[in-house]
Amino acid sequence: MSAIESVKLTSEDTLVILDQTLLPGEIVYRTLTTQEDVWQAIVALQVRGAPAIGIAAAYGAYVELVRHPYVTVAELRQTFANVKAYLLSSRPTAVNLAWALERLEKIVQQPRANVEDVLQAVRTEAEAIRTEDAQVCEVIGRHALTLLKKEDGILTHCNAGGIATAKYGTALAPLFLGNEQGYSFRVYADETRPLLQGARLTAWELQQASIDVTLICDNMASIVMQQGKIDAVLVGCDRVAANGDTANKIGTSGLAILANHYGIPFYVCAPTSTIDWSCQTGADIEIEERSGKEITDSWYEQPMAPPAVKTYNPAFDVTDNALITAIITEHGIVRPAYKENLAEHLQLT
Ligand SMILES: CSC[C@@H](O)[C@@H](O)C(=O)COP(=O)(O)O
Repeated sequence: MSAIESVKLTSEDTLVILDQTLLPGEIVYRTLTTQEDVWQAIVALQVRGAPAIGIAAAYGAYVELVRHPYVTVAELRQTFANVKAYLLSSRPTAVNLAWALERLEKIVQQPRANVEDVLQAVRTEAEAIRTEDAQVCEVIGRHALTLLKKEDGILTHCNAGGIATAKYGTALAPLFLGNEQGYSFRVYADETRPLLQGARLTAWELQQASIDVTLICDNMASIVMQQGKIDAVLVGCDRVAANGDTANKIGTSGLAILANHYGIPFYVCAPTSTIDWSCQTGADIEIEERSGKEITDSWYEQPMAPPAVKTYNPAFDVTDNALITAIITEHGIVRPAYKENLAEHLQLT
């Protein structure tokens, strides 16, 4: 798989991100030094994918915290509260954002002798979030690989690859790991309108890893399934409710309905950091709505739609748990009934 890192913290306490909006044409890294820089990069999808957003937010909070002078730990805690609220407002659906900032908040609240000790502990925690994510993704990949056969045709949507995480990705992790073990998957990548994460990022990442990838438009998913080209659908997720309902990139629920129709297994790869126990069902998950310009103005020089046409641009949809064959976490493979089995899987009951 590509050795490219999507998010890293430098020794000068700045955040460096790979600008994913310029891929696959250009590999450009951007240095972010303030919370405003980080907020803007997340909103613009320069850094994207639920786990990578969480890592960027954790590093971003640290980068902002170290910029300020503090006399007391209480002052630092107040600054952290402001930074947390601000970064949380960048994107609403990926729960990893809140999850990462809440991990830092616990560290900030712990009793420590002085400001320097708190800052050092925050840095260590932010680094741990990134290191753990790489480990978690690799384990998800190993579990998911047990569900696949050597020459399977796989359909995937959006980008749940290495650059959407610290390393390996979630839905693409079994493909990278299988490839290293001599599997010869045939992967179909949905282009993923309107922002083309499938075409620009997934097709690129798989090509870099020499995995057989075929790019299709989103509306071609039915025909490739009907023609018997697909043995499994693998997707990532931005938030999983306690009952297994799953929010992922817009178009995912349609794929799940198609997969169900054609009797094809539909797998969700979900680090436990994307499970949100406070959402009982998918109806509790906030769905980000983005500018209609992404639909009307993104890709061609000439207008893609008539002027002032009304648009509706939800960035995610929720797949009903009844359509999900299994959810794969770093702890293993969970099958329905998700309400009971997810909690038991994570030993919460
Ligand atoms: C491992 S990434 C999982 C999800 O975050 C991914 O599938 C997805 O939908 C990303 O959406 P994006 O809007 O590009 O951040």
